[in-house]
Amino acid sequence: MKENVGVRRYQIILPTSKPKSKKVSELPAADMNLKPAYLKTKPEPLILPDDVTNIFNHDYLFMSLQNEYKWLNTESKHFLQQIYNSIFNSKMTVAIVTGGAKGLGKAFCEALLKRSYKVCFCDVDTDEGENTQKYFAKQYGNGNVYFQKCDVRSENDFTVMFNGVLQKYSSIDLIVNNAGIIHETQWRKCIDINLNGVIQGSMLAIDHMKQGGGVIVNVSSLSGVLPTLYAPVYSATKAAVINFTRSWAMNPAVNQNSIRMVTMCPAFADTDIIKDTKEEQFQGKQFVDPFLEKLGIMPLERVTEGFLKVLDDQDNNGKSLIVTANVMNYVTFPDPLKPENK
Ligand SMILES: NC(=O)c1ccc[n+]([C@@H]2O[C@H](COP(=O)([O-])OP(=O)(O)OC[C@H]3O[C@@H](n4cnc5c(N)ncnc54)[C@H](O)[C@@H]3O)[C@@H](O)[C@H]2O)c1
Ligand SMILES: CCCCC/C=C\C=C\[C@H](O)C/C=C\C/C=C\CCCC(=O)O
Repeated sequence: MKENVGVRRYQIILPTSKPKSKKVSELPAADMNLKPAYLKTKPEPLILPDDVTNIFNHDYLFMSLQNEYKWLNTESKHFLQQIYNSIFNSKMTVAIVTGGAKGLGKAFCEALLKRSYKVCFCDVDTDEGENTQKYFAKQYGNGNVYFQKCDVRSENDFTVMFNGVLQKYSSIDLIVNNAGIIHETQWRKCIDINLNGVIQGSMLAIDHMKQGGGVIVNVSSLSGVLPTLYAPVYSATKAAVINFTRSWAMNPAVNQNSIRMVTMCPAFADTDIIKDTKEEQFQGKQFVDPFLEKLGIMPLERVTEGFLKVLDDQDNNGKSLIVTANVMNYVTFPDPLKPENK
């Protein structure tokens, strides 16, 4: 999004006192339930930043707006948000995506850039990272995105990256812990990247977000929910990511500080992990094929759809979103200690 050249936002004068209002109770009751026929989505609560709410701090106007807003579809809400951002240029939204040079990470970066986020993406693969940076810079502007070499196994790399982002963009509002591999023979490496990398990224993010909130998206897999006979270690790392996320989500450091932590659990998606994974990296090709056949291979757009859902749903702290070609739902885990589950 273009800078508001010539507009000095601190000069915008907002109303300080509430205008004389018409009482809401004077509205005809039927008006309050009007549903414009052209809008089809389910109502969602109106969540606008405080300063927007203050601008519309006139009962009648606010209630009418609220009534209309809840029927807007997601894209219209984003559009409204973008208009708001461009007028008030209030605060840039800053994201880190790990393993963003290609595959799902790259698709997530692109979705964020389309929503005017500032994005830092990291990877161990510098060639791929630099190529992707060139593409992003051309499409979305050099100042809006940069590549940082970072191996998610390295605490030092991670810290350097966080400090760099804070120096450049002043905040971190979202981290997508996406980097991952499948490797059943080099299984320590698999655990180190898929689990320790997610833990490292999440904990640095929580520490930073405690001051102002934020969102942490941890990329697990359907393999984290279902046993996966051809990849027990991979499956274990992905299951661990789910419970790591669920556990932190219950902690007041997260849920009382406006932080949301969510896991994504996609089935097979069309990336190099499917194309390049060699047979020695998993336990038996004959076991993979039936699952590939059963689930198919999703286009990246389907997983991006899930990613945007995770960002937009406000009440998903601790939840895990399953994404397959046919299913896009949060999974619920039964509590075995509840009498009805015994
Ligand atoms: N594609 C699928 O079928 C699928 C399904 C479910 C979950 N996932 C998960 O999605 C995530 C992304 O996978 P993908 O399919 O895009 O794979 P991919 O191989 O296309 O991309 C993974 C990226 O992570 C980077 N990476 C690997 N090790 C790293 C490290 N130590 N530090 C930083 N970056 C590193 C790679 O260089 C690569 O750019 C993974 O966590 C994967 O387990 C993938
Ligand atoms: C051709 C080789 C591919 C090897 C697989 C590589 C990576 C896959 C990563 C995904 O995270 C796996 C995603 C989904 C599979 C999940 C569960 C399988 C069990 C499904 C079932 O029981 O129905």
